[in-house]
Amino acid sequence: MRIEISGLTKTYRGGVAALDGLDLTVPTGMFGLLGANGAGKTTLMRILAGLVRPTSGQVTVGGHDMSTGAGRTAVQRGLGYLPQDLGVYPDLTARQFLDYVALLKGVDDRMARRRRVGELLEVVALTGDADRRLRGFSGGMRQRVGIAQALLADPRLLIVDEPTAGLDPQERIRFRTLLSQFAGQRTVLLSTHIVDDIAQTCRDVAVLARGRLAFRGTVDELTHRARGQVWSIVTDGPPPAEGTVVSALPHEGGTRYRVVAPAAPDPRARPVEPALEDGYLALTTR
Ligand SMILES: Nc1ncnc2c1ncn2[C@@H]1O[C@H](COP(=O)(O)OP(=O)(O)OP(=O)(O)O)[C@@H](O)[C@H]1O
Repeated sequence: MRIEISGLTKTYRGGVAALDGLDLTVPTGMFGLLGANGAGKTTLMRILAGLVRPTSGQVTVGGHDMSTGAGRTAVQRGLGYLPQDLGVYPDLTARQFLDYVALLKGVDDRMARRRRVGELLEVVALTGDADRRLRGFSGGMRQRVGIAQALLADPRLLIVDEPTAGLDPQERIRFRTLLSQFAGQRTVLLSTHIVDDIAQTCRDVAVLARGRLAFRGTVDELTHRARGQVWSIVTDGPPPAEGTVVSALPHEGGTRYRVVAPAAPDPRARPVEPALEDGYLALTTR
């Protein structure tokens, strides 16, 4: 399901321009969305989900025009959305919660609901915990319930907003693998601050900055933005004054700094191969 966005602007009451003339095309498959706090990612996702109306500009999702009621309804029928702050009912079990969401989504037939909920619990590996109350679930288990509710209607477009924040490494890997497996011929729009989640799952990525498109291309192309700009320096003195320090590891004789800077920040600096995070920093901290 292809998404076409042109000249998209959203100005909130009070004058904040969350999106400012955004042009972007999102193809089928996994697509990563990066950007600093306040860059406009959540606003974009809420517009695509039909929850927020733009101030101006055009959006079509799978050929449906989001400015019309009929278009929004058609998109919402094939949409799964996992927002940043999905509220769950702590006194319900996972199975009861999913059954309730399925009912809200119009799955009236009780047997059909039971079957679908059972399948989804299996997909997110929660069958063994299905009849426990959600209040006792870990953050990762809750996120898996969240993805299960987003997948209920077998969506052609899945929008997930910062899904892995607060998850332990194993849960994070399990979660992002689940998204990749699901993607196939569908579109999965993944917004996150965890650059590695995008490096591990997406071919295509966009970076938003102050409501505009700062980058659109492949993960490799964004990584290459930092080519010749990533340096390693071992020193027992302070970190280099120039550039952005990406990491500081204890090392024999001092600390090993990894720095993104347009030129060698120190005569002892050695160039190293960039990673996606370096490319993102090179792009956004110019
Ligand atoms: N309902 C609202 N009313 C007024 N301003 C808003 C509203 N929602 C968002 N904003 C503002 O719009 C801008 C973009 O916010 P948005 O939540 O879309 O960014 P984001 O990239 O998702 O940020 P984060 O990474 O922190 O979630 C911010 O300046 C934010 O304060």
